[in-house]
Amino acid sequence: MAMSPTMSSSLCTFAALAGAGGRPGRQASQKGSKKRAVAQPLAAGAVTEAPPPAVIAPAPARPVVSTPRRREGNAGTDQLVAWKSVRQERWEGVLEVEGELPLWLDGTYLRNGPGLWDVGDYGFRHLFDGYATLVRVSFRDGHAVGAHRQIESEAYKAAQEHGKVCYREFSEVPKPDSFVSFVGQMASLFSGSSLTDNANTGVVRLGDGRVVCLTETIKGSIVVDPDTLDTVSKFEYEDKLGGLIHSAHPIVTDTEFWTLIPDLIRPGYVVARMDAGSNERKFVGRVDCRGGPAPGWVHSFPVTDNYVVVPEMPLRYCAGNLLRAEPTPLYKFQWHPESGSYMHVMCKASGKVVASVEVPPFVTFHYINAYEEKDEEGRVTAIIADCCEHNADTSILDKLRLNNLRSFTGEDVLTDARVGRFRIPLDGSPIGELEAALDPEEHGRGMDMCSINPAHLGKEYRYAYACGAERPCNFPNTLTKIDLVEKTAKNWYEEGAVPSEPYFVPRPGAVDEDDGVAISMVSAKDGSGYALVLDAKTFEEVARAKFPYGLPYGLHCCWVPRDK
Ligand SMILES: CC(=O)/C=C/C=C(C)/C=C/C1=C(C)CCCC1(C)C
Ligand SMILES: CC(/C=C/C=O)=C\C=C\C=O
Ligand SMILES: [Fe+2]
Repeated sequence: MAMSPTMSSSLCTFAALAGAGGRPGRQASQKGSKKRAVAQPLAAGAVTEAPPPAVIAPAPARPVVSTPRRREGNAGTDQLVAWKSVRQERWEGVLEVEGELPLWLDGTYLRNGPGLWDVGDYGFRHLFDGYATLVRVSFRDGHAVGAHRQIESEAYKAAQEHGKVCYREFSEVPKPDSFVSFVGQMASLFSGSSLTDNANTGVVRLGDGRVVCLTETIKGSIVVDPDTLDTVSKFEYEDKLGGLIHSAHPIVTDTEFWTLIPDLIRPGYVVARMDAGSNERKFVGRVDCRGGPAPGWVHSFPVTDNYVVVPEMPLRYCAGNLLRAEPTPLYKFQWHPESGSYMHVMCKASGKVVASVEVPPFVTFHYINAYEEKDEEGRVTAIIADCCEHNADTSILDKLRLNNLRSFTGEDVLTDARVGRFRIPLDGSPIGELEAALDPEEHGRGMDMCSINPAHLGKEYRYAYACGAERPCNFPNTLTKIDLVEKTAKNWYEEGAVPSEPYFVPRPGAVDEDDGVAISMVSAKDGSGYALVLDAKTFEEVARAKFPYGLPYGLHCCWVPRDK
């Protein structure tokens, strides 16, 4: 049978996106893009030393966020600052503090996220498309210094230089200006060189102190300086594992880094581990998919002390959709409820799959935590894995289109979500359970962007911090502290505000699981922005550190303690 262009290019894409587990990686970097002049770096460390520094960059006279010009729908000036692009490439200065910052809070809170959704006159469609904006708040002696800066990925620099999208983003693809460039693009898709390195999703502090920004493309792993927010270098994985995409959320501790690399040719996942201080991922084991034409999307995954949980969600990668110029309703993915939903458990030490169970259909971006359930003799009977679960409804992806986020009419359009708790038996039973861990009404049926006390990673835990909902709303608009033992939630809400992931920072020497603070960056209704510090025990506000301008929404965070 003659192969149609679509078929052959689909196969190419499969080939390019697979390669996990053997072949050397092909992480070609874009050649030939002229370097754009960017602002000079600020003095390293200057803003984090005591006494609190003077303002290094004056607060801009005009707002540093701006309303996009050409947009679908009603993107008017009344739209929330959360969904407006940050226009000034960088800013840094002392923040006005309202309330009392704890004196023990000594270090830097860093948040990453897609803060720039415009290139020239063109406005992006989806929240996940935006170019990465880092926000920093450094705390010391009750004072706070803030800063933001664009990450200088190849994708960002090329867009600035050429005034157009030059790499394949979450939903945007470069528009070919001729048939020849179309053919060239197909070839670059094969090599992976056209995929974005726009590291706009997470930021992690590795055990050796390096700070790395991440997205779902492997080449989009970028080392940054947490003081200056300088883009330092690409994080190059020096191994032969290959693959072009990975989970955006590795599990990172002081000693190691765990990641999942989906394999689209032979549907499955490679589990890999990297020691702190190393750039070499080591193959631990492989999980073969049980259903569907391709692996399920793995934005994140959980671990316990001894096991890695590999989820196989029916929202699966789709090679055909990867090739399309225009986004499909589910972007690069496809919903395959008929393929089944599975949870696999791999032993960290042996790489062996010790359980593989079918579970009810689910949709999740973020796992919260997992732990081992034990019987009276201390034998592990099951794995409990919690996630922010969107009631198996894929329409959450569409809700995150900028046009939807910018056009809140007062109608309650945010789809319901819950803390989904999986129970994965280890006794060979073929079926696992999935239930809500608490009544979703406790957190307004909104649930995403979670953190926990890192001392409880992979262990039994009681508290999770997340974004919930005060309805009506079109996006999670509260901060919520979930008590998984009492099955209750405490909520923080300010009318019209869009808070981002509440990041838990433990108090040094703390014993109680919730002894610390939860820090969130809030884009407020009046167009301002501030870092909100909540006492994690009471979930009451202790202080806010105000930026002199509004901040766009952001995704994930990390904490860099001063003495490390
Ligand atoms: C911000 C966020 O949560 C997710 C971002 C996801 C991205 C940027 C995904 C990008 C991808 C490509 C550019 C091509 C390959 C598929 C996929 C991983 C979806
Ligand atoms: C912001 C978000 C979901 C909100 C819905 O309730 C998901 C972000 C995913 C990427 O990190
Ligand atoms: Fe995420």
